[in-house]
Amino acid sequence: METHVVDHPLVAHKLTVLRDVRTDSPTFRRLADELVTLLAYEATRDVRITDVTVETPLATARGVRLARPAPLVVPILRAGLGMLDGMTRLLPTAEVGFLGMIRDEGTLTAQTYATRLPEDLSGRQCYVLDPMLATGGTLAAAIQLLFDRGAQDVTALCLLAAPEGLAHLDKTFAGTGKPVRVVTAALDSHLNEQGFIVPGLGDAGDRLYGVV
Ligand SMILES: O=P(O)(O)OC[C@H]1O[C@H](OP(=O)(O)OP(=O)(O)O)[C@H](O)[C@@H]1O
Ligand SMILES: O=c1cc[nH]c(=O)[nH]1
Ligand SMILES: [Mg+2]
Repeated sequence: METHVVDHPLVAHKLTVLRDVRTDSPTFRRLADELVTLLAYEATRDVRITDVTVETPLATARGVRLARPAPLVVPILRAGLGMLDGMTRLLPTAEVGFLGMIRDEGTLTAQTYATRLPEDLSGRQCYVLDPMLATGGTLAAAIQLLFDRGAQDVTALCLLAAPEGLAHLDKTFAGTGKPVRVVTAALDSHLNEQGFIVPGLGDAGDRLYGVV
């Protein structure tokens, strides 16, 4: 498994405001949207392309277009929805599938309550959106679902990652021959006893959409 921590002053600045407990929900949403566009730039470095030619007003130029089938973007509800617009702004031809998953706050295990994905993902590049990679249980289950349907490779975009979550993904997918990449704005220190990322930013879903 490959991890890429995006090292850029704009990312660091936006993330700092996002972490701040005083940041209100409208600002949090705007910053999450802006951050994912910056992460997406890095995450799509290996997106498949095909060579094309195009007529400029002067001559024929060689260029590229995104290859078919289009990539599939999968936000994990709820909090991943806050990253969808920023991602599709950069990848407008991508298709979008949805996974509803919730972590049981007692056992810290992930449960899937909604699945809306193409049945056949053979050869598809998939981009999973979830702001928080904590124990990694949610992301591991989501990635497994995509591989079970034939996905070629999976790149996860996370605003924050914990070492425990990265280790869990590494253990789960090592030796499967299926490429998994994580692109994140920061690698934080550790998880607390409740499984929250420290220093983190709290509950991303609640900060985006309110406590339910
Ligand atoms: O790595 P893990 O330990 O599995 O935890 C991370 C998951 O927890 C959060 O979702 P949550 O269950 O709070 O659902 P929500 O998005 O509806 O708030 C977060 O958005 C991830 O999906
Ligand atoms: O720190 C964390 C851990 C899981 N889910 C969150 O929203 N935040
Ligand atoms: Mg939540």
